[in-house]
Amino acid sequence: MKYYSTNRQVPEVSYEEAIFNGLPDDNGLYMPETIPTLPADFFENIGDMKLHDIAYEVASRFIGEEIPEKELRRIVEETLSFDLPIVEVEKGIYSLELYHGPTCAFKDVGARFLARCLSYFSAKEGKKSTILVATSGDTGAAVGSGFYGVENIEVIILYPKGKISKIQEQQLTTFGKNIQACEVRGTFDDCQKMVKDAFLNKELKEKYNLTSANSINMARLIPQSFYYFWTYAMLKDMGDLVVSVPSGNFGNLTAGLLGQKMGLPIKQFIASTNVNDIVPSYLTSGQFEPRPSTSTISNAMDVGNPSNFYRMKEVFGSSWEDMKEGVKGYAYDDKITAETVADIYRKTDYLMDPHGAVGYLGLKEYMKDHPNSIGVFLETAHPAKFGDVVEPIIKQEVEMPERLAEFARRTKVSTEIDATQEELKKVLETL
Ligand SMILES: N[C@@H](CCOP(=O)(O)O)C(=O)O
Repeated sequence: MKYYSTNRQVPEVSYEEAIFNGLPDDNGLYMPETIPTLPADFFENIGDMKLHDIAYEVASRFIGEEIPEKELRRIVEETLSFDLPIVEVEKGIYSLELYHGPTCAFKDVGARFLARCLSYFSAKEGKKSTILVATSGDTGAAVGSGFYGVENIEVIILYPKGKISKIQEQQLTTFGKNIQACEVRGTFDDCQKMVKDAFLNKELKEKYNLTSANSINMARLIPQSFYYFWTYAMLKDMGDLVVSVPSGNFGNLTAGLLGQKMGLPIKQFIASTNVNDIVPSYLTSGQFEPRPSTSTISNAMDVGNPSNFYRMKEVFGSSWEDMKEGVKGYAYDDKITAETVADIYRKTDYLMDPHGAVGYLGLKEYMKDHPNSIGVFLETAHPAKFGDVVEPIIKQEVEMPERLAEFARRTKVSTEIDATQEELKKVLETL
């Protein structure tokens, strides 16, 4: 499989090159030259398959011979070393809980897969790399955890000062060893721009062998499609599936769309956002208008310039009409999000985090006109990651899993910097 840049100004590359480059030199995003399809009998038998076998079949279509079968099976098994439960919240409405990994967010799946693919190639070639990653809350911890102690790899996490939850900050600032955190005076979009600008600076990129662990990296994106196949395997006999994806940088939704292009029978995708509604607005108006992000209680989705929009465009052949058919978009403010967390908890005893609640709202809105569908929303993070927001809403303490509580007991270490390349260079010089 070769990967091309969405800006089409640079040659196609292999999977290995795509994941080490992170971002193509023409500032596009890598996409597979063709989206592979899976045979009909795969979907007929999927209900009897194990999660690891489903994931291997999907991954191998994107990676081909570059990672031998035995190694790729190991990578998939180590990546998915936790459950992905699907819980019925109300009749016909399911929560796909993606927070049972080490850092309690869906990002664990992508970050663990990426870390293992990079280590596989690094070990083979003795390559040293520096990962730059921007986070609005969840990616940072997952990447820190995925790469902690990995030989030949240094990680620098950039996060917006004062704009992530207390426990998220504890997670990503307390790893130590090869993981460094920088608290940026700015927004997530500033952090993301700093990372992208560093990749486009040839001198810096070569000096430090920079790569990315955000969903701009194909190896973050591919594994995020595994759980859509898993959902279909679990619910395929129930009816037409519609899936609502709480969205910020749109990597998760793009991974679902790739799965659908591979043949996965998901009837409808829904992009649910908070007030940072750049993509839902595009779906209504046809105008893509990034703008500075606004802080919300679903902070991991506080993204004003969603990276994966250009991949979504590729999936739909740049047709706005096709994208607005293929993706329905809805946006919600904090008030309705908080009310929904409280309401659903009261009625069903099911506690959603604010991101899951945004996904639930989008799903319910779509299902008003499609009542016979089977609805799934992604629960992207454990509610305890947002205890400071959720506890006042439900007027109750949220039980914290021990793996989160452990982070809370550690001492924060971070370097505060301005949102400039100069400041980032100074941090790189300390490596
Ligand atoms: N929501 C993210 C923002 C970065 O998104 P990514 O999927 O591109 O890594 C976060 O929690 O950091």
